[in-house]
Amino acid sequence: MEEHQEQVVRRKKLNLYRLQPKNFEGREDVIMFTDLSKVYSLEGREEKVVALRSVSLAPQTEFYPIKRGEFVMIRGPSGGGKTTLLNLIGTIDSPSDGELYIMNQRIDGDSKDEFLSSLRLKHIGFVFQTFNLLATMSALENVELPMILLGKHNEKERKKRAIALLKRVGLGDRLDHLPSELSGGEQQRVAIARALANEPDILLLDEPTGDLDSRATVQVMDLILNINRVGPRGDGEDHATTCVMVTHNPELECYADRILYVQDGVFVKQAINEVQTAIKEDEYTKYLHNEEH
Ligand SMILES: Nc1ncnc2c1ncn2[C@@H]1O[C@H](COP(=O)(O)OP(=O)(O)OP(=O)(O)O)[C@@H](O)[C@H]1O
Repeated sequence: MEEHQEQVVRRKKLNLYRLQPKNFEGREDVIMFTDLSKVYSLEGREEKVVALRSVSLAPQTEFYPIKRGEFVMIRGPSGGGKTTLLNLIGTIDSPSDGELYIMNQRIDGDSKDEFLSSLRLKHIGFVFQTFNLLATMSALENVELPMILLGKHNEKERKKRAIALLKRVGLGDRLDHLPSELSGGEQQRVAIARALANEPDILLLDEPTGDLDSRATVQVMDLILNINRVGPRGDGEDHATTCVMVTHNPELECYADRILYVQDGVFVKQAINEVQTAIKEDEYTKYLHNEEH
């Protein structure tokens, strides 16, 4: 079946609801790169792995830069280079070649660690499949941590902001719980609140629903969608958070504005959704039970 047709069938089955179209006109580019490559050397061996081969998201080309407030998904087969690309955008790994602009700041293989860690702390939030919360800290303390690292707020202000964020993700009654005292979906929502602690411009998500059941998947996706559209505090389009998410789950493509397909280290195609749509929780659970995948 043609991909477009597949999407239409999926949309009907899932009873998706459509959101208001976005207008990206006049919005600035927040992520852009040219000829980005990543080659991994293997410990004690001469052979190398080429994970990304000169990929670009550049103005006036088919694969254009990521705009403020855009929700981009990265999809493609295992080993294709998705996580490598996300890690380069997040500056937690450095490119072997090429250059990258995050919020207009230039990054290449020679960028200094100090500059990169400050850029991350101010502009980028990360969410991983495995939550990565600190086990001995409460939900509240986990969310406060990035604020302590940034050093912008005093203790009272940090607490106030962390409580507001945990309320925002629906966990106002779980502040003192340790990660082990929370469900998977709740832990992921704490991880999202933590990623938002310093109000980043960009939220990077690597398989955020990979370890969640269908109910928690829809809840977490709805939360991410809301942050993408109206920002960490939920106060409007002006604070829309740019999201870049890696996923294996084709059903979640409807949440994105654009989907980039990465295979063998290159972009093989992209799809653009005219409007973002969301999945209804009950319909999704029913769909997964009734369909063979
Ligand atoms: N630290 C590393 N050292 C050596 N090779 C690596 C390293 N990390 C990734 N690779 C290789 O780079 C290629 C791309 O890996 P990457 O994790 O980006 O793929 P992916 O598309 O995210 O895959 P998956 O969907 O399975 O998570 C793979 O061939 C992988 O084996």
